[in-house]
Amino acid sequence: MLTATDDGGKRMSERDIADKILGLLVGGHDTAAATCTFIVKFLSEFPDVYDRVYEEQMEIARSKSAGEVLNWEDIKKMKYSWNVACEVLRLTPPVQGSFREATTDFIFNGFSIPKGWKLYWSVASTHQNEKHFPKPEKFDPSRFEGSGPDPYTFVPFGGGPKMCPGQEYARLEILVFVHNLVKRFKFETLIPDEKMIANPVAVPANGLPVRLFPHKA
Ligand code: HEM
Repeated sequence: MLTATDDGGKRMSERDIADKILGLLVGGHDTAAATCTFIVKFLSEFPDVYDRVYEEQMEIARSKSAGEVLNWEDIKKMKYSWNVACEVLRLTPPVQGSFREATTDFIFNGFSIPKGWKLYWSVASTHQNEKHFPKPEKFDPSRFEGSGPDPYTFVPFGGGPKMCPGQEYARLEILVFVHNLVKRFKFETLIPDEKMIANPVAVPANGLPVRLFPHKA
């Protein structure tokens, strides 16, 4: 960023660079961290889901020799664990939505939207659409089996040309986290119905303290 220039040879200002680094830190770190936190919460609340994730991860763990790290083939086998992560992202999306500018006049649901208007698209309410997610309040990772939800109904990473460029990296870090956590521990949350706050992504107010139960060797 220090050396990059635009087409006219102009460098970015320090303020611009600071803005982009902050965006990357919040966008790249807090989002995935919040997802991992909520995975812990849901897995402790749904022991049957935890057991299936555990089985999937242990099958992969057992196929590795001592000290061998995960590879891309292992990540591709974590299908159920990713369905669980997607259902967590559906119910507790870290990014609540974003803005778009109408590039042309159009009519949506009977509302006339003039060119140039700023529009807010909401992740959370899109994920609560009963037509696409029956009983939307229910935690049900099986929604993501087979071909999964229809296009643009599940949008934790946004959609279209401005979609999150870190999506695949996020999948990698979330699944590596799940693998290393569940193969060592079962866990339970310590504060029932812990309050959620926006910081700016949604997180448990007390940091989701948990009790860890190491698996017997
Ligand atoms: C669970 C994790 C993540 C979630 C839920 C998430 C979600 C999002 C969403 C909703 C957007 C806006 C997309 C749009 O406007 O259509 C976005 C943009 C972005 N994300 Fe992520 N993100 C995650 C992880 C990451 C990671 C790990 C990185 C980088 C390492 C990253 C970098 C970015 C950047 C740079 C943008 C702006 C893209 C642009 O404006 O062209 N994100 N993300």
